[in-house]
Amino acid sequence: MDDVLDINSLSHEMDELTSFLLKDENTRSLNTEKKEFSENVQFKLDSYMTAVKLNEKIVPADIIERRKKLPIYTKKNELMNAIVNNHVLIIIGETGSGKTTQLPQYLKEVGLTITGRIGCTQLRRMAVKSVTKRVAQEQGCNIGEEVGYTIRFEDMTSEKTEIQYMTDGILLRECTYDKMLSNYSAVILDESHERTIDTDILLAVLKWIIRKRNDLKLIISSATLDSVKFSNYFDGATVFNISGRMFPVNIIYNPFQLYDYERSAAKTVIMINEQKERGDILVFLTGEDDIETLSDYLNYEYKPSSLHYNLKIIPVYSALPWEQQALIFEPAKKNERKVIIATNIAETSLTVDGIRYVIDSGYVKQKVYNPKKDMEVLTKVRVSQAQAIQRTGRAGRVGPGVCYRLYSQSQFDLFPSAPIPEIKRTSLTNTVLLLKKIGFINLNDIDFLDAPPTDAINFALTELELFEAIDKTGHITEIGIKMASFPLEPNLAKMLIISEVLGCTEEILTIVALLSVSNIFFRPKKKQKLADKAKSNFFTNNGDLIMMMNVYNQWHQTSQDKNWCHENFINHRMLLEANSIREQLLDIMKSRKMKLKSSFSDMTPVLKSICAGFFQNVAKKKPYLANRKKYDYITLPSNEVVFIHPGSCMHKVLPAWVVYQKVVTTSKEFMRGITPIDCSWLIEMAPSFNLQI
Ligand SMILES: Nc1ncnc2c1ncn2[C@@H]1O[C@H](COP(=O)(O)OP(=O)(O)OP(=O)(O)O)[C@@H](O)[C@H]1O
Repeated sequence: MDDVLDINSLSHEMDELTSFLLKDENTRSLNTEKKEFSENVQFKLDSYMTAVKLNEKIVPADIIERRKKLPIYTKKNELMNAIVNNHVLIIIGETGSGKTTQLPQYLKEVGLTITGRIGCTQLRRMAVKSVTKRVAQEQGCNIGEEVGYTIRFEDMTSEKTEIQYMTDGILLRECTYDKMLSNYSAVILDESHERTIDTDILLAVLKWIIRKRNDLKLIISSATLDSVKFSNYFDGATVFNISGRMFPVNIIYNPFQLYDYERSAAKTVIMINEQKERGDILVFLTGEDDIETLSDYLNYEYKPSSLHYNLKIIPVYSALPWEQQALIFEPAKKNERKVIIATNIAETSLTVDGIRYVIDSGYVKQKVYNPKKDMEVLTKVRVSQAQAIQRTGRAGRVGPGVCYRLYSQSQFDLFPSAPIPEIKRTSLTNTVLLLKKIGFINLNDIDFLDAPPTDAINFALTELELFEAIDKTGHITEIGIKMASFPLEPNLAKMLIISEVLGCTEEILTIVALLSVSNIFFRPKKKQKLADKAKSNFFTNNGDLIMMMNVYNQWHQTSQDKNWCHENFINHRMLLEANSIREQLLDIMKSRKMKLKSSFSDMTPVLKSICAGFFQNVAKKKPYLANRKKYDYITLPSNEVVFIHPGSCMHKVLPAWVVYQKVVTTSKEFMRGITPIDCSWLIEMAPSFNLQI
């Protein structure tokens, strides 16, 4: 903390200066030493006054100085004028130029926090949290005071909050209960280039809002945006360019055709460690599998010599709990080099101190939805040029950097310029429910930047009708309104609502909370047999979801014992997270006057509620055929062949009818999260579901 202005030492130095000045004028000679002394105090005084002026709070002097060095600062006045004079502004500035951290603060200086909050959306929770931390430091406050954030199941804002960072999903949800976004005087949609479904829907909703609210400023910002397309969409909105970046980044392409990016990434990490000067490394891969494989290799197979740094490996992907993800911000020790191996979770808005080298595999996992099968599959695809530029931009933020692209320049030239908008490749059921809740009865009235496929919209409408969330005329029903009030996928919300009718909200609340976190079972590569054995102790004939509920209940009986989790290969952090989500859902239930009831040892109402949420994921066992020597299932009505996952507690039980949470494709199409049902429940729980049993 030695760069923080210390008021005590400052006032001591002031006293010394004063007594120095009071000495006999004639004897006072301004020799160099004294001059330096007085300049030093003057500098500290200036910094202190700037800090005081900024927020009447103490802001570290170096932070004030660093803000002034950002490329965006050179255009500050022009930018503030543009903000004042435009209703909608599109801002394009290189990665690291200062958009995410500075724009909300400039809007505040313009006076926009007098009439409301400044909301700034980010694509990922990690970016929201880390950017808020930085801006709170720059404003000299604690997180949750003048600068706060909101992500799903975590609200760190207060009455005092003027600048609020949040995920785009949170702002969209806010439109469902405040459709004019009346709390905000300005909204910044940051990183809009990635075209997540929530960003696209927000663009459409905000386009509609600003026609009715002259006082709301809308700013769209990114480093890599098709500015012409966005400007045309907003009726010729002004585009403001910010050139320059903090520090240079040298891009090095791989001249060879790349077949094995994992191997190539490993080689590049080792080459950097053995040949390049100090600096941490950020590697972009695609998901848990390749990240864990590379982590294992670098942890256990690679042995750096005493001449080189030890590697501190930090895997980062969304299934990991926040505490583990936050390790990326911890500095490496003197003899260490930090190697962060991440998915695109670390691609936008992040500044990680110490990162000097970025390695880009050129691949990303993308969700692809097939409305005919109602299945979402994660597929490995090439990144777009915009994403590659964002990845490169994680270097050069706190010092000069190098980006190793594991592909050739000519391959890069063939990458699509931007990702395919998510709205064109994802299930729309949740989105359509939110749009209905906001008040869009006819979806054709919505002016989308890129319209979603008609098939996907029709499928979403049919599914919502089956959930009884909308009626035949397309209007939202009471059930739909209730469903939209939970920050959950429609099927989980429906389960919760039905469980009240069936008298088992206690049980379903736990199941829904557990389904909202990642896998609660650990299966470390080196102890798979032990982990499978431990899991089998929890097996029940009532299926995987009830098994998870039993684990949660037993954990509570041990007073949430961490050791118990360790012994049983259970992820303690995930249970804690589920516990906190359960409490928040319970609050929403209470606010909606829903009753908490238990069915105790009777599991039928619980199974029926699960069926009410997952009826569209139903599969029937095919007759046993000796020559096939296996049992397979067939989904209805789509007639796809699927199998019970070997990790499921239904693997040997083989019920005649099941509903499943999802299908994952590895060697085969496996159902996961399986619950046995009685087929007559389908008619009871989803009467309009047209199934030829
Ligand atoms: N947590 C931090 N620690 C140190 N410096 C930071 C931190 N956050 C931001 N900075 C500095 O501020 C600069 C601007 O960051 P900011 O996120 O505002 O840029 P940006 O233009 O939004 O970049 P991007 O398009 O990559 O999101 C960074 O390059 C870095 O120098």
